[in-house]
Amino acid sequence: MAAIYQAAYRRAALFCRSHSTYVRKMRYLSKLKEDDSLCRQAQTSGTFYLFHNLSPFLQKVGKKYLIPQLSAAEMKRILEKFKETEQWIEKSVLIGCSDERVPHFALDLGALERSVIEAELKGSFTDLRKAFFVVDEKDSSLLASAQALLRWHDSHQYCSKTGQPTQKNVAGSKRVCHASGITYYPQMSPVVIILVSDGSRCLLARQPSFPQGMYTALSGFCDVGEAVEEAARREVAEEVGLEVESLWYSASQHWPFPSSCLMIACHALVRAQQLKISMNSLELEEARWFGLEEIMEGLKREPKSAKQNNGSFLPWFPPKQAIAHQLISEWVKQQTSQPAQVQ
Ligand SMILES: NC(=O)c1ccc[n+]([C@@H]2O[C@H](COP(=O)([O-])OP(=O)(O)OC[C@H]3O[C@@H](n4cnc5c(N)ncnc54)[C@H](O)[C@@H]3O)[C@@H](O)[C@H]2O)c1
Ligand SMILES: [Mg+2]
Repeated sequence: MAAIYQAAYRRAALFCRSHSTYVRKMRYLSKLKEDDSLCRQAQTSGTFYLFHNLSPFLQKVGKKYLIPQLSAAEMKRILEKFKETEQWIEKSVLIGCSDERVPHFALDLGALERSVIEAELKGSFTDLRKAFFVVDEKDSSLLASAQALLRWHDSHQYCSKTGQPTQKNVAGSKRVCHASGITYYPQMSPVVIILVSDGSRCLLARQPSFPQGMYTALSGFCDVGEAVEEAARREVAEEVGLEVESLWYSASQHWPFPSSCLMIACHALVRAQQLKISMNSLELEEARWFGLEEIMEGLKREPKSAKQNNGSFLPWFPPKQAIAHQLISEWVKQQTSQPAQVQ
């Protein structure tokens, strides 16, 4: 028997030595998603991020907004205050773990009195549209994915085939309808976002719902069955009537507004012969070309300082948390690093 344990110990030690922290974390998380009893046990030593009707809990410390993590013991104390049982913990969803493999969960306490929790924990549940932009950048993506997962569970409580209740696994990585045997997995909608350039200018647009003065790159949901390249070409054609000549991928981002999108960001070059924009006014309010100087000015401008004395607005662009910002910054870099053309 001892020999079996020694062999297992040696295997575990070898595993630990031969894998990076990242690999060990990912393997651990994947195990928690598959093994309900392991995950239930992890809930007793994990930390919890709180939400209330999908608004994350924030604490303001000086000028900074922090997202506190509650220990399992603190969670227990809060729930006891409401005379709620620890069964509540089972409603939580796994959202990651630390390098030391302390698991992190998110839990929505929407059914409990908001003001009581806020007073008890000295903070406030803040709409994600504000929270996302005031917390540290690494925390904003954590909040976005936690909210997306909680939102998905909230809206998938019944099987769309049988109408019967679905049950979540402990980690919250899926829901099952036991009547039909169907397993549902959390979903994101793929969206292409394209920064169109003619080589020396780039094209930005406004939708009527945007804050005044804000322009961003073109975007659109992928149709079913469409490749990213096809979706990008179609959206540019639909929204501004231009044909994409070449397209290259930049990066991607999970975007929580209005609900879980996977933003796939690309740069596109359009044919120099046909630069006349024919805007689709059902979707856009304005679409126009911007030169390098105007883009550089706009990147420096704060939304608050965009309003002019005559009531009009100078252009400003999405903040760095949005992948549109990255596309625009990359375009500037590309323009400024190009060697000057010999006349
Ligand atoms: N992070 C960023 O930098 C950034 C920048 C621009 C847009 N976005 C996001 O991209 C998304 C799509 O942009 P858009 O408005 O230009 O899309 P769009 O041009 O496809 O137009 C939206 C319309 O598409 C239809 N639609 C088709 N599939 C849909 C689906 N799965 N979900 C919702 N509507 C669907 C609806 O009729 C909707 O009104 C928005 O959620 C927006 O917040 C993010
Ligand atoms: Mg669009």
